[in-house]
Amino acid sequence: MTNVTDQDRVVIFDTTLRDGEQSPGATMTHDEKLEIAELLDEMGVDIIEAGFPIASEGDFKAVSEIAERSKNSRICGLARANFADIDRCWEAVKHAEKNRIHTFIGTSPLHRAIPNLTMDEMADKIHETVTHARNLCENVQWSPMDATRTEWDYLCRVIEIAIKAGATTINIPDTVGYTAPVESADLIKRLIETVPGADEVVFATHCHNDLGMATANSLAAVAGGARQIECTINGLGERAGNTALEEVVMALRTRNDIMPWHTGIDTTKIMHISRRVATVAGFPVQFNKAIVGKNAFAHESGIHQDGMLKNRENFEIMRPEDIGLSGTSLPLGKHSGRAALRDKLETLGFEVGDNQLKDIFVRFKDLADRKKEVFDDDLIALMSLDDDDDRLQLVSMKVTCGTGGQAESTVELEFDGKDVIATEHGDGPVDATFKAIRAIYPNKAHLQLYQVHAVTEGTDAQATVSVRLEEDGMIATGQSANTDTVVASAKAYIHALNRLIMRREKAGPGADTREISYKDLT
Ligand SMILES: CC(=O)SCCNC(=O)CCNC(=O)[C@H](O)C(C)(C)COP(=O)(O)OP(=O)(O)OC[C@H]1O[C@@H](n2cnc3c(N)ncnc32)[C@H](O)[C@@H]1OP(=O)(O)O
Ligand SMILES: CC(C)C(=O)C(=O)O
Repeated sequence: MTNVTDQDRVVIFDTTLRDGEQSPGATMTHDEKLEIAELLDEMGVDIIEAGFPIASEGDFKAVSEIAERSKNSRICGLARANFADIDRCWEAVKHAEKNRIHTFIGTSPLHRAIPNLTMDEMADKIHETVTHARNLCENVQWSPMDATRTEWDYLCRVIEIAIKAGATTINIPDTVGYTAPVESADLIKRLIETVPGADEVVFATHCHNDLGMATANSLAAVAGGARQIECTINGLGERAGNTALEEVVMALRTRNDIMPWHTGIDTTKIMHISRRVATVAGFPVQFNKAIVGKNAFAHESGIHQDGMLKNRENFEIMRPEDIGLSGTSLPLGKHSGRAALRDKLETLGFEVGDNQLKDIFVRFKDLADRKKEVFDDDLIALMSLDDDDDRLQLVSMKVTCGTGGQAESTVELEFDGKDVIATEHGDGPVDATFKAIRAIYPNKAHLQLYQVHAVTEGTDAQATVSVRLEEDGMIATGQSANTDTVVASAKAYIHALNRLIMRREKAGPGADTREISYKDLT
């Protein structure tokens, strides 16, 4: 038995390293299993099912080492209903201060046909193997695999045999994710009421998610009297997975008013372990996964963001800090509104008045229409583009480039309110564009630096381009950000030219005396 006696305490049995690892492709290395076991132990998991020791030499070693290192958790191994499996399991888990042998056999009509045993033959096997396990270890869990498709009378009969043979925990697996909440609660309740000796053992629930009901079925089983939930981090596991640890734990915590049971899990460690399991198993967590999905504490739409800024509880039933996140995220995108934009700009250090906000909001929406998400760096880039007073403005541009020939760029600029167009060719689209700008605004400024930097992620990233020009000892730097690198380059170049113009003007009246021959250029 676990040392938990509190009637409202639900024991968390984590099987990420056994059932979770059974997901095709989720195999973990020895060191990764050790790392995850350590994290589970630190998080307060009561029982860690560390593996299936007879399955391979590697699994045996991993379970043995996890057993040796475990500090608080009870370490359990899985074994089929035969002496060899059980002995091997004991050899591995015996190193732990607290250990458990978990032995199982499929009891439904379909599963009884696998080893081709009659009901009586199987009953005898259960008696022998549980007795054997109990002779080795004082803590034995027995599972009638596919319990939810096992005949009621037979299920009661074999559970009674297992209890009499010394099992301390009876686990009721919904092996193929077939049950539903009402049935799950009712099954456990009736078993506890019916099977002789049921009050001497802990009943456990082990659900799979084939119909998306694993969490609901597990919680219903607890309502029916189960006091151990078997689960995995991120719901990793066979087919559609097992019950997700983070979901049952946070559901019990959040709705303790209607589910008055508690666990010993330090929930602030959830996010870290979720990320580690996703990484080592190579199973990314879906964005909208409950509790640990990227979007679980993120709000993009303006009405929600406004509501969140007024009172977090408007749209959040849990605090992100409770699962180890630093806070809610209000990602900015095309659905965001002014409230979130102002809030984000303020956290980035920009104080904006109402009129300025109105203007920035237009540019922000324009950018958001072109990008999935507007990142902090995008906003910083946007804020540094306050270029209304510039004498040179980009009106439009068109670039043709590719293999087999020079790039061609047609640039239309507005200079002191007049539109001018030039087309130039060059060694690549940027060279052609800079030549076209120089054709419109002749200058002998020397290009000292041209630098492109992708400030955000993905193929729709904003490129920030920096251009440094030097003319007659005067240096001016221009910057621009755009999802199109050539447009960003043109704007950065124009930005630098505008600064040169401004400097010259500041240097003295009539300093910029160049003339533009509009006709020649259009
Ligand atoms: C629902 C669950 O998650 S159950 C756990 C499932 N997990 C795994 O299977 C992962 C680890 N498994 C393995 O590494 C291998 O299957 C091993 C080492 C256990 C067995 O390998 P093999 O000896 O080659 O057998 P194989 O996998 O082909 O077939 C399983 C055998 O176990 C028997 N068996 C299955 N479950 C049980 C059980 N609970 N008790 C006794 N025997 C069982 C089957 O009848 C079959 O026996 P047979 O070979 O006499 O027909
Ligand atoms: C071994 C048992 C508990 C199991 O994993 C299942 O039935 O899903």
